[in-house]
Amino acid sequence: MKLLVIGAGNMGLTYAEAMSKSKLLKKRNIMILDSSDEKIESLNKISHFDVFKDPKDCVPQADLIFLAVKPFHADELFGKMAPIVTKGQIVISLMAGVTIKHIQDALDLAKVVRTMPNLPAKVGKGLTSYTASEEVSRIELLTIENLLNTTGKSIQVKNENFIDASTGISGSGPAYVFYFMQSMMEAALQMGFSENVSKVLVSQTFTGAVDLFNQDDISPNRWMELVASKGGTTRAALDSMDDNNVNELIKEAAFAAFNRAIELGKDK
Ligand SMILES: NC(=O)C1=CN([C@@H]2O[C@H](COP(=O)(O)OP(=O)(O)OC[C@H]3O[C@@H](n4cnc5c(N)ncnc54)[C@H](OP(=O)(O)O)[C@@H]3O)[C@@H](O)[C@H]2O)C=CC1
Ligand SMILES: O=C(O)[C@@H]1CCC=N1
Repeated sequence: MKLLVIGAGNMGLTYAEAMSKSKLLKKRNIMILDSSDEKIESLNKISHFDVFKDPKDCVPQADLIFLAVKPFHADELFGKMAPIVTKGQIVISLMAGVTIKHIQDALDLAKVVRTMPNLPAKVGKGLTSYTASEEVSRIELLTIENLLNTTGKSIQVKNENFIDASTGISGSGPAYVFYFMQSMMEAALQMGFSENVSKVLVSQTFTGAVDLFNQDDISPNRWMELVASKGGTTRAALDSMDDNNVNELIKEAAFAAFNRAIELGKDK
């Protein structure tokens, strides 16, 4: 099985690196295509992948084609791919918004898997949601799921609406967590801690809270109660968040990402 990743950016390289460790693939069976000379030059120096600039040199050889370019580059890319793809090839899109139907129409191909990955894939803790066109067989989907799992966990969702929804939760979600971390870092610095100590305070707090959340079947609300003593410090903080409607604002933000994913798909 030969695999091609198009777009050697954040996501493309992360997935290529992770999938290269899969038992399903032999060495040198991952090709990478990118349009930037700079990236190709540096990848040729440091990576063990076969790197290409011209789609004609790699697209026809691939069984699975991962699309990891930005959504606004999709149509330009499809224009180059359409004349050289063949019916049996499976396209796996990592792009936000771009719909299965749009990819099928643009490439005149039936087998398309649409995914929504997230950045923690870089450290093997990613979450990829995916759904596929009915032409992708169960066996093919199992192979793809195995490859996606090299970056962390994957979940199959019912339809593309849930891909857009998971974009609002897990796809964009790491940025919400970083937002929260940034605010806590700023507060720690204002309280007089050094940058290094602030980072340890914030990092260990997040790691510990996530580990607790994963350990037991206890809701975040219940965990909040376990931290907050009556009339104590945590209650003061949580009341301040409630007074400022932070809960609603976070949900609103998640829906903004969900809606933006739908919007991106409207012309795609
Ligand atoms: N970053 C994230 O956390 C997440 C990203 N995604 C999705 O992943 C996709 C990739 O995002 P990300 O990795 O951040 O983007 P990057 O910009 O880091 O990477 C995209 C790469 O594709 C290259 N490229 C552009 N056009 C072409 C082309 N026609 N042929 C070959 N290569 C091309 C770009 O080159 P150049 O720089 O020269 O344009 C760049 O190297 C997006 O569609 C995004 O929606 C999904 C979930 C999370
Ligand atoms: O911001 C974006 O559009 C992409 C999709 C999810 C995360 N990053």
